[in-house]
Amino acid sequence: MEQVAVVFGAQTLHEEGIQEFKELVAACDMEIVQEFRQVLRQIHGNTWIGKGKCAEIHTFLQAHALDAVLFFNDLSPLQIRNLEAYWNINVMDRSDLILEIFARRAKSKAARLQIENAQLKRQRSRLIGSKKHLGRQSASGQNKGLGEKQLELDRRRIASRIVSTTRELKQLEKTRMTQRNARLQSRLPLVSLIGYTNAGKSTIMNALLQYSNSSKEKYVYEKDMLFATLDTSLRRIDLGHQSFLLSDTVGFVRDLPHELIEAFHSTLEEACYADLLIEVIDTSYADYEQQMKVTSDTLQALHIGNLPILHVFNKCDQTDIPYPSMHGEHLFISAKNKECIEELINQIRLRLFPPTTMVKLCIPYEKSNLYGRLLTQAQILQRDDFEDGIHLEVALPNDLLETYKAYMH
Ligand SMILES: Nc1nc2c(ncn2[C@@H]2O[C@H](COP(=O)(O)OP(=O)(O)OP(=O)(O)O)[C@@H](O)[C@H]2O)c(=O)[nH]1
Ligand SMILES: [Mg+2]
Repeated sequence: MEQVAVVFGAQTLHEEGIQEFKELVAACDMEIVQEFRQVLRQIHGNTWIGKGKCAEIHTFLQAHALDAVLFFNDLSPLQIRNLEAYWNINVMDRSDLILEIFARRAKSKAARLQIENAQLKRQRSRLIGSKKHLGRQSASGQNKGLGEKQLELDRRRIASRIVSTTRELKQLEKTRMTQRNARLQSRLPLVSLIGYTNAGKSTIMNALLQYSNSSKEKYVYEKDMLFATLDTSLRRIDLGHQSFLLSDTVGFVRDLPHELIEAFHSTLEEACYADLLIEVIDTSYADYEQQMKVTSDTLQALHIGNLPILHVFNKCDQTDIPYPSMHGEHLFISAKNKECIEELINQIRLRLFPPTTMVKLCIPYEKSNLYGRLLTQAQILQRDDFEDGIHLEVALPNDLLETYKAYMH
């Protein structure tokens, strides 16, 4: 496990933000050996923190062999270069840390390429203006700079790898489009789980899978850790004669690196095609309203603004709020409670499936085009062919009852 020091330097330091940063460090499998804090009256252009604090950290680093120094905030390429030159150690900022979590843990080919592409673009921006050497080594141990020649080689390597990862991602995008079209043709409605990281999205997906008696292999990974989910999973949920698709994806966090939003755009964009978004909120978290703001800002950045959305306030078992309960478009639940999952299913049903009535129809053979139309409009539960026509048992949307009245028997 890598040993690191963390630096919290800002004009105001909130304990909750600090705690979240420590959880990000833990999610990256790093151990915090020492913390430095400085409330800044002003940001120092060259080093972010003040001279005295830089010297204090320098002294500490000389006495302890650490792998990196992590900054709570984002830094400019110049600040990173200056600090690394002074301390002679890797310096990572908040965006580096988030990218590193993703780089270490993403599994699908698309996610790995998206991350690599984002990291390369970041490395490229660090090289711009760098005169001497790359000077920075990623925590995974690559890219040790060796001088001017090395810098030029690094520039070329990064540029060509950006081109090839972008090309591969375009190819994957095409495959995804084909899959998306096939899904659209299947006419199954799509529900997307979204929300802040660790809110309980994957737990809810598993509870819905359990409710629909899916096999355990279909379950997704859930864990009390930031960014437990880094890939998108799509599952079919069967509810008697009605079914829908459910997607679980990467959670959001405040100040998500813009390279990452850009890189994950196509993955997260899947949510644009949803018939319903379920925003999961960790109600037990004191500042959950701030997390909801981050979610809505991220949706805006992804241009997903106007889809129907059901707000699911999860983890009510950790609060005084009664559950399950519904207030407007806000559903209060605990993903660990069966009654809550039934209520969630009810709410999804109401939004996805128009009310239907069970009817028996007899469609004469000369009207077989009507049968074709019914296939797309209603759920056919039984078909028997008799002499006078096709006998059907159908869950017919109520607004079509009048149209098929003449064929009921
Ligand atoms: N007490 C309580 N814990 C819950 C509830 N729902 C989820 N959890 C826990 O919260 C933690 C995070 O759950 P996940 O389902 O992995 O959260 P997620 O939103 O998928 O998180 P990411 O994939 O990291 O974005 C796990 O330890 C769950 O067991 C709940 O209703 N009550
Ligand atoms: Mg998850």
